[in-house]
Amino acid sequence: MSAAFKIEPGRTGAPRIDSSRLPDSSKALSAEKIVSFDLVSKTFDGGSSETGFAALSNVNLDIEKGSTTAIIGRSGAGKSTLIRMVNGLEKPSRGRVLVDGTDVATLDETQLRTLRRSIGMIFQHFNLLASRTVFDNVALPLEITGLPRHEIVARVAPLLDLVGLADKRDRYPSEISGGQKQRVGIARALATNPKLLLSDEATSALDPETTQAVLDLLRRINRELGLTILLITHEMEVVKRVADRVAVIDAGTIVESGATYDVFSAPQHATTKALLSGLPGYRLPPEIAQQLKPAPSASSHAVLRLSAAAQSAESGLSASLFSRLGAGHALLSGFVDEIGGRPLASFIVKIPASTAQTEKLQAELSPLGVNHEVLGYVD
Ligand SMILES: Nc1ncnc2c1ncn2[C@@H]1O[C@H](COP(=O)(O)OP(=O)(O)OP(=O)(O)O)[C@@H](O)[C@H]1O
Repeated sequence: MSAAFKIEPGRTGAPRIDSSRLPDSSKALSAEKIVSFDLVSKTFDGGSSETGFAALSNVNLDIEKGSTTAIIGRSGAGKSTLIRMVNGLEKPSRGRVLVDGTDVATLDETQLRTLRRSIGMIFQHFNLLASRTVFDNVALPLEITGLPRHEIVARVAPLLDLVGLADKRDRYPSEISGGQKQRVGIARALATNPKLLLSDEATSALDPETTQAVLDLLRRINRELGLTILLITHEMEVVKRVADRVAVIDAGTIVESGATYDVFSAPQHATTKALLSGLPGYRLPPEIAQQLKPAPSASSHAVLRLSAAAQSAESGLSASLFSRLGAGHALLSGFVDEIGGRPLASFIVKIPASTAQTEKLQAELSPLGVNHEVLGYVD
C-alpha cells in the first residue's frame, strides 16, 4: 500500500500487501501527487435549513500522478461535487484542493482558464455539439485557444487516429454510435494535451461491449500517454478493469481507500461491501441470501467469503484451503476475477458455525494468504 495514498479509517486490519506483487502499471506510479484534497468540506445552502447541507466533510485524498483512480459511492454521496472541485467548477467551503501543488481557490479567471485547459473532462452524455462534425467537435477547444487552422489540423488528425475515428471525421454526432460519441469526447478532452483526465460516469450510458472498448482506450491513454485519470462511477466492473486506486465515499466522507486489488479483495467498510456485492465472486447464491441471518443458532452454519491471489491457487492453495476448513464445509460458489490486472480467487463456503470462530479460523487461513469474511449464518 503506497504511503502517498492517504489511508482513511476503515482500512485498518486490511491484508498486508506485498508491493513486489503489484502489477507493472502500479509499480511505475510515481509517488508524486497531481491532486490533493486537503480537509475539504462543502456545504450547500439548504433552503429552509440554517446550517445548509453538508455534501462533503473533511475529505483527505491524494491522487498520484500517472494513476487511474476511481471514486465510488452511492447516489448523492458527493462524488460529482468532489470531482468538480478539481477544475474549480465547485469551491470548497473549508479546506483546499491542490492541483500540482497550486490551491485552485487562489487562481484568478485567467489562471483558472489555463488550469482548465490542462484538465480534460468526459461526461456520461458526451456533451457534443450536434451542429459540428466529429472533427470540429475535437477541434473546438483548440479554436477557443486561438490556434491557427493548420496547427489544429495537425493536432486533431492524430487524435482521431488514436481513438479510431479517422474515417468518421466528417460525420455529425447524430450519425455515429454512443461508443463513437464517447471516443469523440475523449479525443476532444485530449486536444489541449491535458495532464489530467476527469471522467464523470463516462461509460454509464453505454452497453457492456462498448463500455469494454472505451475502457480499453482509457487504459491505453493512461499507459501510453502517462495521463492521470480520475473517474467517478457507480459501475464496479469499470473500477476493477481500469482503476489501480479506489476511494469509497459515503455521505460526504471517504470511508476507505487504497489499491483497487486490496480494497476489492478485503473490503472493510459496509458501504464498500454493499457496492461490491453485485460482482461475481461476491454475489451469494439466491437461496443462501434468502436464508441468511446475522447471528448463529445452536445448529447453524457460517457463510464465509474467502479470497486469495489466484496465483496461489495454482500452487495448490485450494487443496490446503479446503482441507483446513474441515470435513463439514460445503463450497457454494467460486470465481476467479481479474482486479486491476491481477487474478483474485473468491469462494463462498458454508462451515459449521462452531468452526467459524474467528481467531482459530484466522490462524488457519492467514498463513495461506487467504482473507475471510463471515457474511452471516444459515441453519
Ligand atoms: N448545487 C447544489 N445545491 C444543493 N445541494 C447540492 C448541490 N449539488 C449537489 N448537492 C447535494 O449534495 C449531495 C452530493 O451530490 P453529488 O452530486 O456530489 O453526489 P453524487 O455522489 O455525484 O451523486 P450521483 O451518483 O447521484 O450523481 C447530494 O445530496 C446533492 O443533492
